[in-house]
Amino acid sequence: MKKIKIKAPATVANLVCGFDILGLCLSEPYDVMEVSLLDEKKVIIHNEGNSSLPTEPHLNTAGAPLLDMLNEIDGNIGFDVRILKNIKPGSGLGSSAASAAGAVVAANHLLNNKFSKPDLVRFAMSGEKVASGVKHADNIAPVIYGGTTLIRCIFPLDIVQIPAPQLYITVVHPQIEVRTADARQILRKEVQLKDAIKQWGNIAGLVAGLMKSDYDLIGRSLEDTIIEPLRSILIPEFSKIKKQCIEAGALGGGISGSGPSIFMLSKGEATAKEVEKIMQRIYNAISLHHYTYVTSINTEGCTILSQD
Ligand SMILES: Nc1ncnc2c1ncn2[C@@H]1O[C@H](COP(=O)(O)OP(=O)(O)OP(=O)(O)O)[C@@H](O)[C@H]1O
Ligand SMILES: N[C@@H](CCO)C(=O)O
Repeated sequence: MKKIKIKAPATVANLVCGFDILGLCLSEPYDVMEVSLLDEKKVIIHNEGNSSLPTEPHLNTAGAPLLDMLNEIDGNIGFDVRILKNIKPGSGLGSSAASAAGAVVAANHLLNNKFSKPDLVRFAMSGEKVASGVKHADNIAPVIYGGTTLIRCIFPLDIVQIPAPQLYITVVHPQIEVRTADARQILRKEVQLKDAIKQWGNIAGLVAGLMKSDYDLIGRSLEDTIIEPLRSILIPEFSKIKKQCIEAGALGGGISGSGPSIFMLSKGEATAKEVEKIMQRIYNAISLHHYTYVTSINTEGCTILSQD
């Protein structure tokens, strides 16, 4: 095989209470990436659909992980990467991670699966370092493993797949850009013990709720007393959207990744669509351009579209 085309999906990181440790893979939106083998040790990046992204491999979140991968391979091979970007950078939907994880998954197929999934996460985290200055795997792991993932530790890597019941995810992406690097800058470095205790309870409750298909417990645990109060001020109408969506029957939700997208989880599709209408109504009322998605959990992560 010389060439492969894949879907690299969007993700929701943090899942409200699990800052940097929980993530969920979405069925939509997704980028399309085509990766071809070269007979020279180099990486070439072509951006299709978003010309503002860097083409220098070490500055592109797809390129940096592939350069790391090439450092661990003998011989004269390299990769030519075409990225058709549908997930807007700075959206909070894991745009940087889709490119980073998609690139290494595709390249690994071309190498007959030489590397393990934890190896791929390790390479792909270099992409997140390029995007936000920090290695974190909460968007990367769900793209590589699919479904819902817990990053118990990144050094050394310890990734746990969390089984989850069927859930519908409604996402609204207001057309403002929040760079993860900036959204991390505003966080406090210290956390009060009483807030940490509350957060630990919610993380454990959310994981238990997902594993037991206990929808009420999932809803009660979607609470964040540490990050959300600081970041939500960057997102227009955040509290109004959250309150009205929960009143309409959503289990709960909050900021997707570092924002500005907001996500809500619902048990049924009808509720998820009602939630979408509420999001649209609130942003239309202030004339804020936005995109919405009603989607589901993608249990496969990256999928192959074609290969030859
Ligand atoms: N292939 C790429 N795809 C997306 N962003 C890239 C890529 N290469 C470099 N970048 C840079 O990464 C930054 C976007 O990443 P950032 O983490 O801020 O947004 P995000 O991935 O949409 O958000 P989040 O991680 O909260 O979901 C931008 O500065 C962008 O130029
Ligand atoms: N956990 C990361 C996800 C965004 O990349 C954050 O919230 O900063």
